[in-house]
Amino acid sequence: MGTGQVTLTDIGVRYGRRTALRDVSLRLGRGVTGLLGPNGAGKTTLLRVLATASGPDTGTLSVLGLDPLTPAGRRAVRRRLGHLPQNPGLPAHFTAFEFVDYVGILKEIGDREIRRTEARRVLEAVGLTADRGRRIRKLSGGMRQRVALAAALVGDPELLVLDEPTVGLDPEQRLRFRELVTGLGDDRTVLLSTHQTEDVAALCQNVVVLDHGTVKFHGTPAELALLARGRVWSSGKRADGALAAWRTGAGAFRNIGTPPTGADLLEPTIEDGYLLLLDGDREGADAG
Ligand SMILES: Nc1ncnc2c1ncn2[C@@H]1O[C@H](COP(=O)(O)OP(=O)(O)OP(=O)(O)O)[C@@H](O)[C@H]1O
Repeated sequence: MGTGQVTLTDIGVRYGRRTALRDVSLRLGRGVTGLLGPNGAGKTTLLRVLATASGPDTGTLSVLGLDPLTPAGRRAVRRRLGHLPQNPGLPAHFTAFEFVDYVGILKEIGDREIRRTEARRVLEAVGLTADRGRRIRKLSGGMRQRVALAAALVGDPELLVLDEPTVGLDPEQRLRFRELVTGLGDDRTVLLSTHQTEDVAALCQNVVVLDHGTVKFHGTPAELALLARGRVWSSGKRADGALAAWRTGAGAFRNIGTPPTGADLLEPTIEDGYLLLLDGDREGADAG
């Protein structure tokens, strides 16, 4: 098994009678993988299982060659893992620096100077050097998100599990985040969930689409876009029968679905492939 590898086999998670994940099997290696899916698809649940924040009801997993379902394996995974949860719940009265330094203590960086140097490094990486002495309660939502991201980076973990890391970031910070993650992905395993297909196009070598707790797609972003080849076209007005259509800035309509003969076909994007993947399923479900 290659380093940085994460393998999930037939993972199932239920909340009472609700099934959040059903027989999810995935194998991830080094690099950046994007996790897409509609609200309620199971993305956070999957990330929490990988980050050892909750255990699955069924199935097995191997994270960096360890079994997080055993207490010893779980502890070992946590030493090598960075997790940005969906709602980090940061302590409002800490400064950004104090909080990240505290995370260093939790990550067992015993030497005070090494820990402080690490805190400065991760705060610099997320562009918070100038604000490191401000209390978290006085920071903007995007800045708090960056504090939580800095906390996930403490100790330079081999595996990063990031739940919607770009939520609340302004355009400049989103670009900075892409630079940061691009550098990380070279020799680490990064799994990030997002609703932004542009982030996947810009950052990810692989993409997984979850829907209703199951894996609908696992491949490269280019392969996801190719699912919509021949099914995206331009027209002067909204095409009858298009699954989705919108007027672009240039004034023409971009239609997705089954094009009429002789349609002016457009190059598909990841978003087109994603929409067709999920809409195709719903059409099938409606028919069935
Ligand atoms: N603590 C919980 N108790 C009961 N049901 C839950 C709980 N957490 C999640 N669920 C349900 O499990 C399913 C998957 O939720 P999850 O949060 O993993 O989805 P998600 O893909 O991350 O959604 P979003 O994009 O909205 O963040 C949903 O149907 C949700 O309602």
